[in-house]
Amino acid sequence: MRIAVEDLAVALSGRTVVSGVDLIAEEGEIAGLVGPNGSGKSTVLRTVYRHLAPRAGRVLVGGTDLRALSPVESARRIAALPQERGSDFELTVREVVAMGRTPYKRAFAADDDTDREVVGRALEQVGMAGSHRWRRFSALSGGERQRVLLARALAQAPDVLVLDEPTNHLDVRHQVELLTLLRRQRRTTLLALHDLNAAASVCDRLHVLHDGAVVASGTPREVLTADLLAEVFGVRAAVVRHPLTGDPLIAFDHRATVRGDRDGDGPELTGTPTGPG
Ligand SMILES: Nc1ncnc2c1ncn2[C@@H]1O[C@H](COP(=O)(O)OP(=O)(O)OP(=O)(O)O)[C@@H](O)[C@H]1O
Repeated sequence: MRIAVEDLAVALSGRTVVSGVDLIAEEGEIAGLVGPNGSGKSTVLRTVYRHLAPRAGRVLVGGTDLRALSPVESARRIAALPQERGSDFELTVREVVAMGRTPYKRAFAADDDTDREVVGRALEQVGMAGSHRWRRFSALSGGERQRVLLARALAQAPDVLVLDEPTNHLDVRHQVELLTLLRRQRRTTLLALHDLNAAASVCDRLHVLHDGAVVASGTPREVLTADLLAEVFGVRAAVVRHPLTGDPLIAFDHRATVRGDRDGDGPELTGTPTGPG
């Protein structure tokens, strides 16, 4: 199911933090939101999963305005992995994942065969099946919690997945496994990522946010240029071809940052940039 955000503006504590935001994820696509800290990624995603209401604009899921859907209908269409990952559930791993089935059940109804099968599959997909399922959620590590909450979102069997920094806290192998799992799902997915190289590998489309506005949209190859990285993120980088996958690979210069082109004679380097060797 396609998801589209149209001319979105959101205010927090009376301040407009994003405005004029247009973005899409076509059916089955993975669309990434990237941008510096505070650029508005979480605010956009929270509006898409209905934790915030827009000041202006709208979110369309499969052509329907989110506001026209009941909470149960939108929970069947959209599942989220939010950035705030509570640790206060005094529930087992399995019980947390089973919460994903709520939109399909009547109040207090017991799990049926479908629920058990879907929950079991979701636990397996994130590597938390077997004896892990009986562990207390509150006693898990940050990365384990994250995988359990992703399983809860998968158990919700949504048309659209919305994930805020899903690879946060994960070691590199679990990052790769999670991103591979997302690709295999072929489900419309909107996610915020700080790791631009991961975004370049996994996303079909990228939207770049800067100061609450979308400043670039397109394929990773179109969007992730050295100029954009300097202007938006203030870093010096070369974008090369990944030797194993052919994806764009950003080689950052970790010794220098770039300050904007204020005087019009090119961006200014700070730090101690040096050449190779
Ligand atoms: N409750 C709030 N009241 C006022 N301003 C807020 C509130 N929450 C966030 N903001 C501000 O809104 C802006 C966008 O924040 P948001 O969390 O959406 O950015 P982000 O791109 O997800 O950042 P990060 O990469 O650091 O997670 C920031 O300037 C932030 O300080």
